[in-house]
Amino acid sequence: MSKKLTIGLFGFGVVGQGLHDIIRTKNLNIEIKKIAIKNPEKKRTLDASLFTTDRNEILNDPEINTVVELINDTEAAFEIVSRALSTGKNVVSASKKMIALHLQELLDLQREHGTSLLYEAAVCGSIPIIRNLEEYYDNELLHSISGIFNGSSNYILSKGFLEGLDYDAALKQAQDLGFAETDPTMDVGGYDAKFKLIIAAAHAYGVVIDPEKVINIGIQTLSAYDLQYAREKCLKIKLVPVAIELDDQHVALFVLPKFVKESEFLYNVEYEYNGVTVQAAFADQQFFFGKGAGGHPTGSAVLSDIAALRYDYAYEYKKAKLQNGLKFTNNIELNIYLRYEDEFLVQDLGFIHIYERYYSGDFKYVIGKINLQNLITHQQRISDNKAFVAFADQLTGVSLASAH
Ligand SMILES: NC(=O)C1=CN([C@@H]2O[C@H](COP(=O)(O)OP(=O)(O)OC[C@H]3O[C@@H](n4cnc5c(N)ncnc54)[C@H](OP(=O)(O)O)[C@@H]3O)[C@@H](O)[C@H]2O)C=CC1
Ligand SMILES: N[C@@H](CC=O)C(=O)O
Repeated sequence: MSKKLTIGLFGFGVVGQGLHDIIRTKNLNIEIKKIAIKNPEKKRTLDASLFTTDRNEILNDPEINTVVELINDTEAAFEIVSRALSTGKNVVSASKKMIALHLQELLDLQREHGTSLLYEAAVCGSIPIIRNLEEYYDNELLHSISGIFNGSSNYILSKGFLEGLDYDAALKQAQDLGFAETDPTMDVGGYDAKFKLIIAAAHAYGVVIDPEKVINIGIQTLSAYDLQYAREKCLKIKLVPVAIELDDQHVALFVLPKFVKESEFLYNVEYEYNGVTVQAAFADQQFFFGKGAGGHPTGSAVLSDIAALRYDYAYEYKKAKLQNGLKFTNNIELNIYLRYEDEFLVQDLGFIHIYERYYSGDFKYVIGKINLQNLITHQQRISDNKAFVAFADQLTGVSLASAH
């Protein structure tokens, strides 16, 4: 028998309203008792008595057994979620940045207080990847997980590549449609994709990684030259987070734009859609596809987590419990494309091998093998120079550096 959930909802923006729309159409044993928001002056579509700006009205209410946290303030989200978990309330959250930044603390709180935190909506919106990594791939060796994890940046890339819309206009549309983060640098800079990757890696590999240690290079410096290069080679450019197991001791994570071939699943993932490619030892390659942003798609994932709480579902963090000895490393080699102006940048990046070099007027690029650590060291310079970097290979070409 499923238990009745009495919910305190934090946030009534894109996702909060999306969730409410969905719940309204269902006859579930669920009651939203109170909704906490920030701005009491905003016009709401529901009765004013349902709203509060005082979080304690929810957190101190013994009748509320479930907190659903859908706000756009990372610090406040962590305070709310940790207080709820510590006081016997189960939580559903979509705040990927908050979860990625505080993952170990959130794991400890759940263990200490016997409460459950579910966050399917935080990773790739409507795609049920976390529960699949946790349950379905429980006993599988996963060589890699990669994909398109950010709807806004993919929307901008699709609008540019397929429709010729300029970057700023496409970003404005992604914001108006409710896809983008409050600070859109999170989307276009690859931070949002990185936070999602870190959460996914905890379930796929049992590793909890500090986001500061993982490189993220975004699409802000993409130019017409890079698009021209992609078109000439029949490729598309996508922002792709990668988690890859290199041997039985090492796992690497990175977020880079990637040249994608027509034969890859990600080639046809457009606009706000996301895609996750799982490369498993026995199941081989599998692909998940669905909307990664927007109120209703994300709300549907939140509702699935709420429904799971009616049966007391909690992540077991099965791979973390295995203590498989996997360690995170940036000491890997991979092939990149670098469009640049400054010759010294190429020199200082210390390419191990250059396969291709091109100069024509203002357009200069190299394709070659590099140690990821060198890319990290020079990341700020790459950005200051408005150079563009993309992963220019398949995952099978990524390897541990010879001396690690
Ligand atoms: N938009 C999307 O497609 C997706 C978003 N997410 C994540 O879901 C979360 C919510 O996103 P989204 O709905 O787009 O954001 P919005 O900006 O649309 O809404 C944010 C809501 O949070 C409320 N809020 C902010 N701070 C507080 C606070 N301290 N206490 C109570 N309420 C507060 C705001 O109140 P007020 O209404 O008064 O301003 C608003 O209702 C974010 O973490 C986001 O990263 C995850 C997947 C997809
Ligand atoms: N800003 C995010 C929203 C969903 O996570 C995105 O664009 O994917």
